[in-house]
Amino acid sequence: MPTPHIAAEPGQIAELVIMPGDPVRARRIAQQRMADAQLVSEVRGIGAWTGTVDGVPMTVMASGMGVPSMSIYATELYREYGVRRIARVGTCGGIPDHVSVADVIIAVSAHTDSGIATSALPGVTLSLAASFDMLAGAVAQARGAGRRVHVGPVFTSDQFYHPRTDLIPVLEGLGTLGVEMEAAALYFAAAREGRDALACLTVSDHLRDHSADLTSQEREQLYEVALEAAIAGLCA
Ligand SMILES: O=P(O)(O)O[C@H]1O[C@H](CO)[C@@H](O)[C@H]1O
Ligand SMILES: O=c1cc[nH]c(=O)[nH]1
Repeated sequence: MPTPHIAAEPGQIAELVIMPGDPVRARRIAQQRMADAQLVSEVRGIGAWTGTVDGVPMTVMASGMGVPSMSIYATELYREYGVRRIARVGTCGGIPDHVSVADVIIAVSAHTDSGIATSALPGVTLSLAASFDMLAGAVAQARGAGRRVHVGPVFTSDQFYHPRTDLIPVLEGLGTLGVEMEAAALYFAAAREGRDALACLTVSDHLRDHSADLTSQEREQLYEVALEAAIAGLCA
């Protein structure tokens, strides 16, 4: 049955979902990487297209920005549409020097300042982690194709313009590779619903040196390495 946020009928969403944050990126992926893509929902301007990728049925749909938006879409997809796996194809800010703009980070886990890590079980901070099979499939595809990918934790921030600039050096010291705004919400929804999730992120800017940051148009278009890793993770 359609939800408050997704108008697709039952059966119109595939079990495997590619999920960028940006609705423009979602449309481009549907147009360029899917065969027979059909628009199945457009509530709030969030298009969802279902078709096939290399013969495998998939849906591509944006999450919007931030934990609340990702939480709504991921929960409804897993719970109401029987989605089995969601792969986020996002962008992030790079943190350590060895991560460069246009590199890809495959997020093993997501630290977060969002309440989702602590509110489900008071007194316990949850580990929000990718699904192993998806992670292994994505990393194997990317490395097998000779792609430069980093594999490790990211920070899912509730704020793009974070006032706590002291957080980043501490997170870097803990091995955190990038900052973005949805992976932890996706990993939490997958854990709660007993399904699978992964985030593959293109580095769109570097927190220490903004001289090579991508433009907004480049952020819409530079996703091929992350997308192919995500597709391999969905199919693993
Ligand atoms: O490019 P997307 O996938 O939206 O990801 C990143 O970009 C947005 C902020 O500019 C946040 O959603 C952040 O997670
Ligand atoms: O959330 C994000 C996304 C890209 N770059 C950042 O610095 N933060």
